Amino acid sequence: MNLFETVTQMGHEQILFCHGKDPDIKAIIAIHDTSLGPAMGATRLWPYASEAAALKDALRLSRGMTYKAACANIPVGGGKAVIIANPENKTEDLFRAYGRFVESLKGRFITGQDVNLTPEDVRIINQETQYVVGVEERSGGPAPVTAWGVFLGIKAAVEFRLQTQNLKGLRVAVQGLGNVGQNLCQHLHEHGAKLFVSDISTQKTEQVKHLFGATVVEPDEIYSLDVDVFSPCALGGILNSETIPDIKASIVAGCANNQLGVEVLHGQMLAAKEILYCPDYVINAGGLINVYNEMIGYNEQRALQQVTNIYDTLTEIFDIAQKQGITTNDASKQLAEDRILKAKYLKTMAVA
Ligand SMILES: NC(=O)C1=CN([C@@H]2O[C@H](COP(=O)(O)OP(=O)(O)OC[C@H]3O[C@@H](n4cnc5c(N)ncnc54)[C@H](O)[C@@H]3O)[C@@H](O)[C@H]2O)C=CC1
Ligand SMILES: O=C(O)C(=O)Cc1c[nH]c2ccccc12
Repeated sequence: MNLFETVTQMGHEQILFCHGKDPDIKAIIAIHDTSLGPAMGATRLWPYASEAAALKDALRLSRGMTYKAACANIPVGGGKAVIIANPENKTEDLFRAYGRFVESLKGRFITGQDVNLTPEDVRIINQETQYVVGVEERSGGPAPVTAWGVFLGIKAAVEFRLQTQNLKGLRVAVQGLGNVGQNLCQHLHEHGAKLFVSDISTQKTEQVKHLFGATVVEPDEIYSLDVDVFSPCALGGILNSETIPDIKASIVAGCANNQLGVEVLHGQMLAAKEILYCPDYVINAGGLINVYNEMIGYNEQRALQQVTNIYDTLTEIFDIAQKQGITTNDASKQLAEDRILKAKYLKTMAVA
């Protein structure tokens, strides 16, 4: 990868490579854009197969955060960090060292809990840096709010694509029953949807089968089910040339970040099959909305209103895509970039 060319093309401001011997730490903090405010993005820990894969993840996820904030009308920028490690090798020293790197950015980057980090891990990071949010979980943590936003997004997509407001009998396949996936299943179940679920943890699938009467399928069976909605709530990159030909759902709407394997190619493949794709960073903004509100002083009503806006924003994106004959992914990118340009312009006007 030609690093400077890539980051220039993607628009990143700064990449911090965090490394050290004692403790052994390899982490990448990617700051995409701070023109609207500090870069926000939770930290994930993953045993990446290569350093290039880790960098790619950090670059794409951080740009996604910028777009996420813009589409949600939250005045912050986008960033994301990845720690390259095996979850079995997590130590207090590792998180403390990582926390010191975050502190060194003096608030340009504000982080919290993502994949493979526990609230306890984040509390350790917080001992070395104040630039952490979502630790005290005054609002019950971001996952329930994210799930509510995804539920509203599914409603918007169902209304647009299937022309009904009634979710009764809607068949939904949920991939991944983690913090978000389980909360989403609860809302869908309460609204009469029929659930098909997969997770690599049988304990989780058994729980959801018992609680919400879900039909459990093997992880590789989840793509090809005869359902209305496919909801990816586990991993990124799952919409690709292998899976898309199998998808029978007419709507893809889930919380996972970076769902499209190759953004343009796989966005177009979905559109060609007339599958309505809800851009991941639009539909999963509930978590960011929640932590942002915690940061500025939690106001439940305001947070809920901002999450409710996900419904309207998605409907606007579906309309733009249909009218202009472009993919929903391109429509959301356009919306995000327009808003960022406008906000930057207003900022320069205010300074002048
Ligand atoms: N928690 C939040 O507020 C937000 C989460 N996200 C994204 O949503 C996704 C899920 O988040 P959480 O629920 O918090 O994570 P989590 O770690 O609680 O849940 C992920 C679940 O996926 C399962 N899984 C892993 N591989 C799988 C496979 N091959 N097939 C089926 N299931 C598999 C895991 O066993 C786990 O139960 C992540 O990609 C995260 O980045 C995005 C925005 C906000
Ligand atoms: O939507 C994402 O991918 C996020 O990283 C949201 C999020 C969850 N917890 C946080 C803590 C600090 C900054 C962002 C988040």
